[in-house]
Amino acid sequence: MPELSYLSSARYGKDAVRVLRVVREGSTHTVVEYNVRVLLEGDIEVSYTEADNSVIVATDSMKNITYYLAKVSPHILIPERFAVHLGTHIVSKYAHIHKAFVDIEQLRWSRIIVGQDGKPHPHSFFRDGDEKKTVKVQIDGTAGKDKIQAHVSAGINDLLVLKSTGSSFTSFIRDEYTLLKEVDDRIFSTSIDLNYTFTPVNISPPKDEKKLDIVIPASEQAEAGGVWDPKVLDRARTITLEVFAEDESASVQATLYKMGQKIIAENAGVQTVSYALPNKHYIPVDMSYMGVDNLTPAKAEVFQPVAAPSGLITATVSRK
Ligand SMILES: O=c1[nH]c(=O)c2[nH]c(=O)[nH]c2[nH]1
Repeated sequence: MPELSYLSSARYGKDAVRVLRVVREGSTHTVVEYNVRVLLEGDIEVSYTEADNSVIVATDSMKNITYYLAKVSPHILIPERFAVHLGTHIVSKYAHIHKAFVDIEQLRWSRIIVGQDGKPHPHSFFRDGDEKKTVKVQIDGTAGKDKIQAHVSAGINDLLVLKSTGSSFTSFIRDEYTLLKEVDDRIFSTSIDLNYTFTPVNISPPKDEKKLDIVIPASEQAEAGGVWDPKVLDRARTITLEVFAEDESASVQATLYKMGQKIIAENAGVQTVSYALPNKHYIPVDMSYMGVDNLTPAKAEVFQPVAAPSGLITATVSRK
């Protein structure tokens, strides 16, 4: 019987590897908590097509490598670098593995502020909201293990914001399907997902297997707004929040575009900026049957949050 099918793609690995790392500097501790996903591609077809497990790096081993590097990597506190280190370590160690896809979600642990003078506590933290920092790294060793490239992107998920005015929505298409009234004043709330990408960078794996590190050229490390600048996320977050707060929003679309433009303008290495912004609707409650005006925009004070359906506005803004 002729073969009717073939394996057209294959990628496997470990998902949801949860790790908390404590870094001690005397009595001052720093903690990071990550959810890590590691997926691999390479010459692994026979594990699917021939039941040949000899090419499989067990996903359990991937978990163990993640924990081992969480212990020894000098990059553990910066998730972009840790992801690059983890992916590069695996791709350079296993000859038949050509690509690693490392995704990290960083949960928020902020220092508890104590005392009358408001001092950050040296070893106590609180979960500072649902927002996560996200990092996606693709380590590509297909051109050779001494020519490894890292494709790095990072951003934010689940940053929930709301403004009670400074947002309108008018002049959209009106036809037989249109129920929505034009409004020159409305609540604007969204849960921000942001992802920005950098141009790929070259990574040298360690020459000495035991010296567990990757070599990042010093010139690249120093580039402001570049892939190794740990301040890019802070700037992208601040820009996102400031534009959201200060823009006289004509629509979610128009505000999104301004956010993306500003991140590109202020971060030299950022090539593309993508947002996914659900429009979380808040509907003024109709009290007219009680003779109470809660519908005129200036009089609207009581709103019903509507979980679903929501709008979903997405776009990518790219450097020319
Ligand atoms: O900012 C908005 N963009 C839309 O595309 C849209 N559609 C809608 O019903 N309300 C809104 N608001």
